[in-house]
Amino acid sequence: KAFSEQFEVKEDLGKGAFSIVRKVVHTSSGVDYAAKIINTKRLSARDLQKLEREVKICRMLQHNNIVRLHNVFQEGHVRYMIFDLITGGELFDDIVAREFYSEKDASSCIQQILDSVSYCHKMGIIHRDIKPENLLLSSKKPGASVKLADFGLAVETEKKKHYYGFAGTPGYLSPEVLRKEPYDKAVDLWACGVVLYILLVGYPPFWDDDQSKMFEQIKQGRYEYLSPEWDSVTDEVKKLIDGMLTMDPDKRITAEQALSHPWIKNR
Ligand SMILES: CCCCCCCNC(=O)OC[C@@H]1O[C@H](OC)[C@H](O)[C@@H](O)[C@H]1O
Repeated sequence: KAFSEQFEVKEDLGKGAFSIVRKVVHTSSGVDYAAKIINTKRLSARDLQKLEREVKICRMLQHNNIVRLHNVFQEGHVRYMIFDLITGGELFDDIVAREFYSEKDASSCIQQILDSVSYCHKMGIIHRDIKPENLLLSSKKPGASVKLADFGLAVETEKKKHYYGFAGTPGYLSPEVLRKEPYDKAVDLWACGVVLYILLVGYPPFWDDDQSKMFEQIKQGRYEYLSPEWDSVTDEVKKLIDGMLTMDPDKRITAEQALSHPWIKNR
């Protein structure tokens, strides 16, 4: 049966570049979902290819900390991707609301993110856009489960390192991507390092109003633990962040290694 025969479209949840995310209800079961709705009429052949890639990758991934794709419908030029409905909003807004997380809550949060990243990497998928805006919370309670969303920039890894293009979000880009070198799944661990830093103090490790200056900071791996806010943060988590914000991708900590780090394991 077609989408319109099975679902009712409700309010907007969020807007993407070429898409809108709206709440939909499955009429017969009464279950709510989030539908990513795209009008494919105006998409270029390249963007259509990217959309097929996103659907293919989402279909490969079944994990508690990854937003689940349940179904895809096409009606004329309109494509409906039916995902889990996640009602806790974005991690980004929760950090703003709380200013920053305790080490206990930050550890639980980053552990779930690393679980999802480790699973993606085992499945041969690089997310390429890990950031608080793409991490959704199952509820508003501290310790709510975190779900990685939006695989619109995700790619399947090749056997060897490859330059998949300049993609991601400026403040989360790794040095190797900025240098336009071949890269691999380690770019996701760099982004996790940026996220962990933000969780602990509420501001990013690399920032400048002038984007090219910010890119310079990233390429030099120049960040610091400023006083007084970082004085009360344990050396243990600073070592974990340093492992993630390691310039050389071959020396950078992997998701598996990070999950065994004492600051994560002994929480
Ligand atoms: C955007 C591609 C994946 C869509 C996943 C839908 C997940 N379920 C889902 O319920 O997404 C909710 C909204 O969806 C957007 O984030 C993806 C809003 O920005 C967020 O504020 C969020 O409220």
